[in-house]
Amino acid sequence: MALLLKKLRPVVSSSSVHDDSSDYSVEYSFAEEYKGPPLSHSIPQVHPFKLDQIPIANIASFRHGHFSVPVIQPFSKKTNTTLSVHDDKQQHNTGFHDENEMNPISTNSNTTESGSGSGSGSSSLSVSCEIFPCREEDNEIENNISSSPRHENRHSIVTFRDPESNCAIHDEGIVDYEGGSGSNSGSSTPDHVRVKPHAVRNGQKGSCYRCLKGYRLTEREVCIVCSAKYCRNCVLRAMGSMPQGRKCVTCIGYRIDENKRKSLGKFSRMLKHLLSSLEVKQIMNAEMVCEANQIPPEKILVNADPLDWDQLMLLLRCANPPKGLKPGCYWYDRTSGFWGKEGQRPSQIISPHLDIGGRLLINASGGKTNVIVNGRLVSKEELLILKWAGVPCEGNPDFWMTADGSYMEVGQKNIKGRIWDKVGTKLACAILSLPVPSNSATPSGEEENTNKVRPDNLPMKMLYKFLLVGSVKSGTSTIFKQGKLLYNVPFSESEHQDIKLVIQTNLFTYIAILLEERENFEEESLLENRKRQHLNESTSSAGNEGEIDTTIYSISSRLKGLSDWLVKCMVAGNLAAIFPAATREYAPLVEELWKDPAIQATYNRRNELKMLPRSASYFLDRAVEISKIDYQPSNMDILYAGGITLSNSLASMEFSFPVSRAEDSLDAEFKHDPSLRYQIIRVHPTSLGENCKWLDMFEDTDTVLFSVALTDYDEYTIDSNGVATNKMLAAKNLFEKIITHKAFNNKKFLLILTKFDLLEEKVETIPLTRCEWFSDFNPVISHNEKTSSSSSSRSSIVNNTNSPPLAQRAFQYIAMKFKRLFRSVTERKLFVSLVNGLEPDTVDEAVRYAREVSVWEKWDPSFKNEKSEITTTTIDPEGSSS
Ligand SMILES: Nc1nc2c(ncn2[C@@H]2O[C@H](COP(=O)(O)OP(=O)(O)OP(=O)(O)O)[C@@H](O)[C@H]2O)c(=O)[nH]1
Ligand SMILES: [Mg+2]
Repeated sequence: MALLLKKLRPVVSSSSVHDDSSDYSVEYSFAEEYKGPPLSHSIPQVHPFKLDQIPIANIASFRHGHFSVPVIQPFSKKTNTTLSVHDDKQQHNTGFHDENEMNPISTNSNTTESGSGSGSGSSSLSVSCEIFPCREEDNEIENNISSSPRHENRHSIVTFRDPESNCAIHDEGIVDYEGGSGSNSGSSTPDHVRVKPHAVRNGQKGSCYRCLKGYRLTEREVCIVCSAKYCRNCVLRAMGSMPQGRKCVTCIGYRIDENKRKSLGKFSRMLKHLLSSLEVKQIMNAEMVCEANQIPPEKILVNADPLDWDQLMLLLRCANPPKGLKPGCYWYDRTSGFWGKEGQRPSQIISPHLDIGGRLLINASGGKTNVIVNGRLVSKEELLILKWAGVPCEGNPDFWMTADGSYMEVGQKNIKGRIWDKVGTKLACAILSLPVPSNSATPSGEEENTNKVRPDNLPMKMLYKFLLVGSVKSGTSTIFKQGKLLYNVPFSESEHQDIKLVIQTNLFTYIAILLEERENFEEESLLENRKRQHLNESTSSAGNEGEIDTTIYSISSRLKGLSDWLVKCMVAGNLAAIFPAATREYAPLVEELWKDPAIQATYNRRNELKMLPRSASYFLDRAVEISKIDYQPSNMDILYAGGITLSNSLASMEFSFPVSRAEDSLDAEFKHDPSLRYQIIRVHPTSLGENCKWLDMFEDTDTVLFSVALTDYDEYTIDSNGVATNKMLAAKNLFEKIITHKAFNNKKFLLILTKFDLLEEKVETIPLTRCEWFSDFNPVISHNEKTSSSSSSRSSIVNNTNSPPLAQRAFQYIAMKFKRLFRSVTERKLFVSLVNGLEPDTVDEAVRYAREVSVWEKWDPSFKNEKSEITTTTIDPEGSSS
């Protein structure tokens, strides 16, 4: 296993520093000797800890295409076709014997739907079948099944045998779904919807419930009622034409196992192979909308009143029904349409004015604020939004708010405003996980298509939230934009316009920086000239006046006028106000200036120009093109442009990871769930307020992505008091504030170290010790390190020794410094990842790593204490060799 881990670990994040329980080592996952593109692009993204749980033999078997299956006759043809399956010796007839098999309702269902019994609530145990098709899990409830079919934990009165299958079916008639009272659920439930216990299999663990063949890794389809699992050969015979979705013929008309509700409508690979896409679609639609598969209405309490069947239908069939509705207690504000779980803040805005449930209670959502909206005390997150939207919340205000967000004080007639009118309210809601009105909601609250069940009434996807924050110019907006391009999240029209404006304005910022520096260089050169002349005069009488007054940094008087004006604007800080209105007019001048030998001479000293980004020449080369009205920034332009918006405040994007081809060969259980959604909220440090007081707004973040530019160690920033602070120390201060903030004391942290490509150049000439925090960096090569070759980054530096290049050692050292800082305030681990340049795929590893980090505990709670087994390069805390 150790070997396996060694091989797999880099797959997860080929450029990530893994945590270690020791303060004295920094582990990283560059593959040894690796010099190619990021590993994660050539090797499947496999979760190491999930693989860790699979017996090695199993890994080998699915690697060798264990699941390959023979072609099976399409469903619609209904022909009697005998197909042989490679590993079976007995009969393998996958066709249908007669027409009755295709018409389950007319035959089998009637013969098995009688009898009565009492349930004892095994539904909570039926956890093994969430993924279709599935494998047995180790803790499956059937793990003590003997060879004869039997029914666990239930006392059945009548036992039927499904004529087509070998599993015993125990009909229990109409019982309380969760095994509670055992009584009829009342007049509200359609009386033909009944409950059925889990089927019990006769065969060995993992075998098909019908033919008893197969084992743990056999691909199977699961009945959503009784959890019987059928192999590829038996599934169509056992389930027939599936008029209510994936149910055994004998389970038609029965309620589904509530644990499988989130799988409704999600078809499996097996069905996809066996049936045409139209058939699969029809079956999945039937599965979602048929009456028998709906939630038992009495299991849904709205404002403390259980629903009846008609109310449930009203709720599900309204224009904006609650998403992913499950049995439970909810509150509902009829006036505004706000909807949430009892005691919790609102989760959705559904259609208003539905005649369902009881009276809304004042403490329905557990709000502990002083503000009442429609008779309910709002939560503190809602209060933040109200304040954001400009609603006066002082004292103990009592508001009425309608579905379109219009509000007025109780007892008054005048509408004071509409909360959704304020720009940014919806984004702020997204950040605080509060709902926003659905686009399909009609402002008047009128219902549309009331007779139509919405096909998207599917469970809400799970959302993981990343908060992306970092010190100034640490690369957060670049990461954000890289993420957008990488995961195909389109830029909105206004983002496009903002970025275009940023690019056009930046042109002038860059030229202004160059002009200012040109002036400095010119003065410097003139001074030298004068010194030289003075020297010459004292040694000889010969002199040349002309040479004294001009240098390579001098420009013509015509350009000088523009130059002075631009520099003045920049110093006054109002460049953004003047441009881009003047962009087109001045673009040719900018171009002329850029081509001027004096500016080029200045640019040649770009290493001394701290304020000038590397991307400046990329844009200045195309000044005229960029300044045109119809200029459309390309993806690279978008990436190279610093910033996202001019206001530089908040930005948010939501995405799913694309299903990677490399994962195709893996069984569903081991793939990342493509239905999981992720949100990156990027916030600029200056928007966090004094002492990061606005961090509270982000308390439902799952993982904090903290970005630090590796090149910051010798750079300075001027704070609000005019004091120059080393940028690395500023990053350290911000990091400390965030990790010690009360809203984040149980969060996962991923440190993203950016600009590694620039560090490679810089660290060769400017020592890391420039930053006082790094004064103990002493890159002496240890004996151990000499023997471990670890040059694996995409570094262009050729390393003559076997030790890692200096930049890599600096990166590890910086990572370690942050890890130690983190460790000094918390027991938790700080994960570290590296970003190496502007290409979108350079951030892919970091974001995928963030995904791994965010779900790790889900897979393996013991991970916290696990020690990484990857080859490491160790640097001791003093920076000397170990
Ligand atoms: N070469 C290189 N440049 C980078 C990298 N990451 C960011 N940059 C550049 O660094 C500059 C600052 O990056 P941004 O993404 O704007 O940083 P930020 O944290 O959003 O900055 P502010 O919002 O202005 O504080 C931009 O010019 C980027 O193009 C990187 O990994 N390599
Ligand atoms: Mg930043």
